Amino acid sequence: MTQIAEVIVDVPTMQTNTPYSYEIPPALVDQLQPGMRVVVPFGNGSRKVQGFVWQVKPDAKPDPDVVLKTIDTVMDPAPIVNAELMQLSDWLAHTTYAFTITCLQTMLPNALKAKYQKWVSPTEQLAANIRQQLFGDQSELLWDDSLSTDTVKQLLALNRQHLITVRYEVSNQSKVKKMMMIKPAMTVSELTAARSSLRKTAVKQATLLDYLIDHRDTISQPDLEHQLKLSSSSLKTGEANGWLTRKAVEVYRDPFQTAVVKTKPLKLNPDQNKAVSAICSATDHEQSETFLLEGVTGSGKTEVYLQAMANALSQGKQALMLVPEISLTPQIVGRVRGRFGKQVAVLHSGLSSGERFDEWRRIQRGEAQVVVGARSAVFAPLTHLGVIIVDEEHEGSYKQEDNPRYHARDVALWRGRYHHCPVVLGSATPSLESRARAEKNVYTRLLLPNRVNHQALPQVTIVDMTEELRHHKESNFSGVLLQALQTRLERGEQSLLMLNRRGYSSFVMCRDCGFVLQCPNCDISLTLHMDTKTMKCHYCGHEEPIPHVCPNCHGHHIRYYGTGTQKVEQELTELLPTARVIRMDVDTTRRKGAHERLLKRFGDHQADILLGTQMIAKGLDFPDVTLVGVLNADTALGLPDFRASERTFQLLTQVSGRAGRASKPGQVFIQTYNPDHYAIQLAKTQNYEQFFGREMQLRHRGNYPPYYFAVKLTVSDVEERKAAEAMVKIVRQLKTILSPQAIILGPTPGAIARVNKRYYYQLVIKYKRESQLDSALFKILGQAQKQSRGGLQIAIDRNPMSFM
Ligand SMILES: Nc1ncnc2c1ncn2[C@@H]1O[C@H](COP(=O)(O)OP(=O)(O)OP(=O)(O)O)[C@@H](O)[C@H]1O
Ligand SMILES: [Zn+2]
Ligand SMILES: [Zn+2]
Repeated sequence: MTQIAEVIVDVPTMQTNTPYSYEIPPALVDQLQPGMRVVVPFGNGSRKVQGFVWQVKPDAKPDPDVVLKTIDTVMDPAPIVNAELMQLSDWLAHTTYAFTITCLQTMLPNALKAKYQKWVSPTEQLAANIRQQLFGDQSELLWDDSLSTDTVKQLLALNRQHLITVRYEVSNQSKVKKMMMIKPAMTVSELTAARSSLRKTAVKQATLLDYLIDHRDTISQPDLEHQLKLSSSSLKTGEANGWLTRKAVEVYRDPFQTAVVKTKPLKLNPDQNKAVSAICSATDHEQSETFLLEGVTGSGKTEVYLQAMANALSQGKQALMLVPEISLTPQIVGRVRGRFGKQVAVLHSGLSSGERFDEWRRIQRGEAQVVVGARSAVFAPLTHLGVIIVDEEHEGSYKQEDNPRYHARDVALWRGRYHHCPVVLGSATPSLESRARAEKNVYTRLLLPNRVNHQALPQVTIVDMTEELRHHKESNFSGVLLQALQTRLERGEQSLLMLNRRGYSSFVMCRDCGFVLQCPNCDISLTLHMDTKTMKCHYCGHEEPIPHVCPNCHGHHIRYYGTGTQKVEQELTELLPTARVIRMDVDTTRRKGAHERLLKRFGDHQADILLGTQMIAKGLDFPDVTLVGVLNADTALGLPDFRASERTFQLLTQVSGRAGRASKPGQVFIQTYNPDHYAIQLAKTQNYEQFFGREMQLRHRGNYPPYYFAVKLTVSDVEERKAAEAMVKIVRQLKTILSPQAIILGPTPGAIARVNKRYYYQLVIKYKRESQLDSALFKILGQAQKQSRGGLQIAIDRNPMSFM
């Protein structure tokens, strides 16, 4: 009887969703379980790849004509992907047109992703001098980035002549952090005896013995070294003399840089109470109900989340809370930790790979009952979920833009069904999709119509900038906004200023000939970065010095265009010299923890004005902020995107909501060149319901989501002709299976036709019901795989965030 394992293998160029069968070697019989990683041979030759055991067949009757390969080794003592997540990966692969292996890897922390090492060794036939030159005395050579191009060239040639052999090795990246712990190994009297027999000059040893006599507890080696100012050699001597023992213990890296204050549940107001009861009841009755918690800014949604989570914990269950790009909202994390303390694990991109791995292991071992994190935290291996929260559910960052192109909200809903627990989607400005589902009673709507403090929503003034320009000189600040800032300075209150950077960037133009510096690899202009004094491409990373002479006409009238945050900051300090300003943008928050430090400084009143990009629009809760200014409301409105109005409305409502959250009333100024646009007008009253009604009409008229589903298909190639041809073929293929109700937009060149030397063509299909679409798209994907060696790439995006 043979045991067979079905394995999902990790072979990037030949992906398939079908597992391969492998024979289980005698040593591993009855040991392997689904969800363990294994190393298996693949293809001809000595290639070794990583795979996930998908299924174990204990008494398979293999086809006698097929010779099965045998599993090499197992990489994990226990499954690292549990049954739920295996099932989820299968569902993800099918709904996002991705490969199961990609889905499995997306769920795991980076530290667990396979890394392959290539080793070369000489054959008997290799000439001795070349062998000496390449390998020296070593029998193998690691083939990695450190080799010179010449060496690589030489190795490739030798490989073609079969003079060397290449071996692939799978290396495990996960590093468990260990720390040496020190403990006295003798009684006090023994140590005292040792102390008295020391030579006078042995000062360090005396210090160590004195410590061991007084302290009988375990202490970490770094702490002890620091405390006694000793080196590790002194401690080793102590160990050799039998005074102490040293033992390496596994420790977790602590990702938290600051301590938090413990908080108690607040007394809920009636609306909050109603919401909490509804969610708790679903948790208690194990119902997989979806709630849309629609609460105006400052209405206390977070407190609702916290109490619903506490209820799940009290039942021995766990809670998962998703927040958009968590590094951007340290305040929220602080609140969750303040309530639940050490039970909280945090997962986000700001953590080092080691920290992330440790947090993940704490969750997997059942040591953390609450998980807070950004998009990918939705895959946290919690096993007894009692409630799932998706905060700011309308946020675009929940959608992953690479394979697998999943939306964390959809994954959350899947897990809610699996665990029979409620999912709470919270927002002041829900996505149209979610709000429409609530309208149809697919989701249960919970309302928090008022601010907690019974303050009115802040008073919003729309400032027409074309009018401003007519009366004043060109400036980023209108007269009324400047006056309001001045008043805040006098009163000792704080202000937020937001510069909307979407759809626009700072660039360099020649005033004589109009030349704009372009990226050599992409069809896009380079962006000016003052901090590094360079021009950068935001798509491919290309970087070059700022030109002082026009590369086209050699003129000297180069001008910087666009109002970057740095330029605004400069103008601000000229206009209000006494104001203390903190600038928050990609440049000032690049360093780890910088975000948190800047916000803390602002919270501690070390500044009067927080000037920033979109990253200051959400989630901030500072009681002394009474003024919010939006410098340019409409940069995103001009984008040819069906979500442009929705995004603008959401952003303006969110940022307005930062003002007047405590006892003092708030005031907002929105500067715009489109004062009559409905998204701006409705943001003035922050009337979400009215915006929803209006926008739904437009979506209905234009056959846009949520009335239609959409799939975006993108094809790219280094040769423009090939990309275009492939697209034409795909369109022809799709037309044969689509019903007349389906609408095809395109194909068109991508919004940026060329990125990183590749040409893009895209196509959007809008549809209501197309039974054959999925299988047709999978077929297209499969065909593209076969052509991928030629350079063709294809991406399929279901429910794309934009059509651009
Ligand atoms: N029941 C309550 N009693 C007293 N204070 C409360 C209560 N609920 C919430 N708060 C306080 O009100 C403030 C606003 O609440 P919170 O930040 O949760 O609002 P929110 O709805 O999440 O807002 P936003 O969507 O604008 O981020 C917080 O400082 C919070 O501590
Ligand atoms: Zn580029
Ligand atoms: Zn010029």
